[in-house]
Amino acid sequence: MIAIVGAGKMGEALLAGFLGTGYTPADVLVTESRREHAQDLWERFGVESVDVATAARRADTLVLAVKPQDMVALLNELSGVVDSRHLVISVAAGVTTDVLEKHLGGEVAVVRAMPNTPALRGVGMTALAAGTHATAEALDRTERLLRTVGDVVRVQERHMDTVTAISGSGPAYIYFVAETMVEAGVAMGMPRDIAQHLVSQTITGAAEMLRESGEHPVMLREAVTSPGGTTAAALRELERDGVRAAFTNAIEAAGNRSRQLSEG
Ligand SMILES: NC(=O)C1=CN([C@@H]2O[C@H](COP(=O)(O)OP(=O)(O)OC[C@H]3O[C@@H](n4cnc5c(N)ncnc54)[C@H](OP(=O)(O)O)[C@@H]3O)[C@@H](O)[C@H]2O)C=CC1
Ligand SMILES: O=C(O)[C@@H]1CCC=N1
Repeated sequence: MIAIVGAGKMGEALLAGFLGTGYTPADVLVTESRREHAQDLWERFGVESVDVATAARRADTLVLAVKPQDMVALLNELSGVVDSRHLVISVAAGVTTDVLEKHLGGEVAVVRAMPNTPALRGVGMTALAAGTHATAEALDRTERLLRTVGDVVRVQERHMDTVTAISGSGPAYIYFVAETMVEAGVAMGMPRDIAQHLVSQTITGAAEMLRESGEHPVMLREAVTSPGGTTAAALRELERDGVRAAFTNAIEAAGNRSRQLSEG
C-alpha cells in the first residue's frame, strides 16, 4: 500500500499517474486534512484520505509531497511511527536525505526523488538519490514505482539541486515559452485556439525529435534555420536581447533556491 502525504499539485499528479498506470484506488491512500479536498479526491479518484499516523500504519511506502517548509514538522510527526519496514520517498525540493534521516530517526529507508508534473500523464521525469539506510532493493522498489509515471534516472545526491532546476521546474519554463508564442500569435492577429494548437503540436514535435534523435539541440535548431530566412531573423533577436543568458541565470537561480531550501 502506498500513501501520498500531501495531496497538492505534485501529490495529485503522482496520484493520478499511479492510478492511470496499473495501481487501483485500493492500493493508494492520501493524507489530506482539508475536508473538501479529501471529498473531492474521493469523488474524482476513489481514494481514501486518512491521517498521517493511519497512513504510516497501513502503508509500507510513504511518498512525502508537502512543501519543503512543512517537511520538518511532518518528519517529526512521522518519527517513531515509521520504522525499518517502511520506504519513505520524499519529493520535496532541497530537503536532503541527511535531513530526512535525522528527523525520522531510526534506520528508515529514505529515497529523495525529484519528479515533475507530467507524471500526471505518465510522461514524467524523475531523478532518485538514496539515503544511507536505503538498500538496493528499496531503490529498485522506488524506481519501479516511479517508472509507472515516466522515466527515472539515478543520480548522486549532489546533483539533485541541478535536477530540480532543470527537470523539476522545467515544465514551467516550457509553458512560459508556450505562453509567449501563443500570445505573440494572438498579437499578430491569429485566433487564440489556433495559435495554441500550433504551439502545442510544435512543442510536442520538437520534443519528440530531440528525444528520438539523441542529437544535440543545436543540430536540430540548425536544420530549421534556413540561410537568410525567418528563423535566423528570430534567433538574432533572441541573442541580441540576451535570452540565452537570462535563461541560464534563471536555471541557476532555481538551483540556488533549491540549495537554500536545504538550509531550512
Ligand atoms: N509542483 C511541482 O511541479 C513539483 C513539486 N515538487 C515538490 O512537491 C512538494 C509539494 O509541492 P506542490 O505540490 O507544488 O505544493 P502544494 O502546496 O500544492 O502541495 C503541498 C500539499 O501538502 C499539504 N500538507 C502540508 N503539510 C501537510 C501535512 N503535515 N500532512 C499532509 N499534508 C500536508 C498541503 O496542504 P495545505 O495546502 O492545506 O497546507 C498541500 O496540499 C514540494 O516539496 C515541492 O518541492 C517536486 C517536484 C515538482
Ligand atoms: O517550484 C518548486 O519549488 C517545485 C520544485 C520543482 C518544481 N516545483
